[in-house]
Amino acid sequence: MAIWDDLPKVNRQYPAMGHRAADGSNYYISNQNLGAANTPYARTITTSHFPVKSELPDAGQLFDDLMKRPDESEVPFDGNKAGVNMLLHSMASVITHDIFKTKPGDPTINQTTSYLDLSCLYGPTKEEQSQIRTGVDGLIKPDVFSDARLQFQLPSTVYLLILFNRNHNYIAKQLLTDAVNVQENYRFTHLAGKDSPRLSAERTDDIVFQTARNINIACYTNVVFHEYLLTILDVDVKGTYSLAPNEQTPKDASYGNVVSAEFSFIYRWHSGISREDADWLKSIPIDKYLKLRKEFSFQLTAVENDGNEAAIQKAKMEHGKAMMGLLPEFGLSKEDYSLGPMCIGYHRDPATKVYSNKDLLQMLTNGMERVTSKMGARKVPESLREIEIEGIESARRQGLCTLNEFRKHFRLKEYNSYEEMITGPECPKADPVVIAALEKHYGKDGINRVEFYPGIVLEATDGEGISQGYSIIRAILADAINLIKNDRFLVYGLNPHELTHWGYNYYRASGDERQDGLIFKKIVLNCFPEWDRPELQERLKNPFRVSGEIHKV
Ligand code: HEM
Ligand SMILES: [Ca+2]
Repeated sequence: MAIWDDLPKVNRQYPAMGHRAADGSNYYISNQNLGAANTPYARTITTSHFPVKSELPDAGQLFDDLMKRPDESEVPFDGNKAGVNMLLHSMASVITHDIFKTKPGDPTINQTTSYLDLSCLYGPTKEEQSQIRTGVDGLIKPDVFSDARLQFQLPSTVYLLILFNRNHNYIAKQLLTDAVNVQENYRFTHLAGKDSPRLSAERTDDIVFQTARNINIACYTNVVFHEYLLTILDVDVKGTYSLAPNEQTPKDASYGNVVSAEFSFIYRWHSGISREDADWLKSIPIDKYLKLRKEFSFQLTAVENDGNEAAIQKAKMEHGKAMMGLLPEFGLSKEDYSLGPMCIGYHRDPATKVYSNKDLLQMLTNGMERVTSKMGARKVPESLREIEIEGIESARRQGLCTLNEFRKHFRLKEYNSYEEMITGPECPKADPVVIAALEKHYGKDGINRVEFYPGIVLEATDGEGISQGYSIIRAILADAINLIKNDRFLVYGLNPHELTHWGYNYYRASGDERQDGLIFKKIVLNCFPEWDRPELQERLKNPFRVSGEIHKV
């Protein structure tokens, strides 16, 4: 053991930098911009295949022939065999909106942080973060979340954001209790002032906010690396196996992270949308929302480039007006808009501005009891046509690789034929309709021309756990590991100093709790104590599968 190796080449822990910057700019000390919001996506794979536009299939036709879920009269709905539910997909949606926010006018730019830091809840810039804070005792505004895109997602996704909002405020209140204050030598308080100098109210607000945020993110990542990933992999969540950062996590690799463009496609799981949610999508004009959002982004970019503040304000006002005009088509009103971030199908109480716990339970239950669709070719609800066309074209604009180039990078066997690509454990026989469509769009022997996107969505699924194509599963795991090992707050920051003794115990479901059903249940029942009934206690031990399937694992 060489004494030369005792100290790391670049110091990576600084007590003065124990809190995450809002925009993710202080993770890697030697390059502070790495992974910050509003910086370019990385690209993982270089392609040697760059066809001219006229050689590429029309994106709309690709969608119609290969991605669109047929009507049930033609092909009956086929649910996920392991009973994976929409709450898991909602969690995936929170994760993806935490790390990807592609700028509509320029898909090379990521408007959010490349770290699992709940930036969709807290806001990816200092200004956006200040909008959700109350400025008092580290609390955030009740039931508020930062990322406007999530208002147009599933109610179970909104539920998860509100859960982590309430968890933040629960934690912040705990940090100011006498018991925690005594244990922490009054490091947060301006109230008692015992042995330490009195802190200003502003300082207390900030230090409680930042510490509560660290603990809340630790809870969230614990759900991600435990219940969520284990359900995806079809491992029993009640076991002790976990990918969560722990003593064994490599300690020498936290150089910061930049998510790559490819991964924003890996995670477009629109084909898994349940039968009930696909029906629901038919009742809302999601394509009109996308159009407005795109137009606004183009306008804003143009006026921001001119630096004309009056024009910027005008563009924002006009966008607000246009959105307001669209709300009735989503069953929402001006009043809903004025009360806080919206959720389609639900309304805040005008007096308290929060959602009722009854409604929140409904949002959660719907997520838990709706089984996801089998994935693979021809599974995306037609309502998302425009969104998928935009996706295919955006992948092309960024020069992303082919499906086989992607597989080669991840040391997976390259496909020799379309048959091989769409046959697997869950799909033993290649669907001739899909083969014909692939031949139509990419040519008779065109397997090496199949684009990475939509290629990954069309692959045969493996029939286990979430049951995705193997390329997707392989890449999700690589991504999860990357998100842990390149985040110094996860590798070094989950300790009783950064999180407090109380927070350190709270974020971990340890010992019996780990055996018994874990951090998700613990958070939900802390935030919604009136739900602490035997049947829900039992149900929450396995939150990411529908009830009927829980005991089969
Ligand atoms: C009914 C449910 C859903 C709706 C209505 C929906 C709608 C949309 C829309 C409108 C976009 C375009 C993004 C934009 O605003 O610029 C989008 C993109 C995306 N969606 Fe979905 N989606 C749904 C479910 C999901 C789920 C379950 C996932 C799971 C992981 C997901 C992952 C993504 C990703 C990764 C993107 C690209 C985001 C980016 O690059 O910024 N979506 N979706
Ligand atoms: Ca983030």
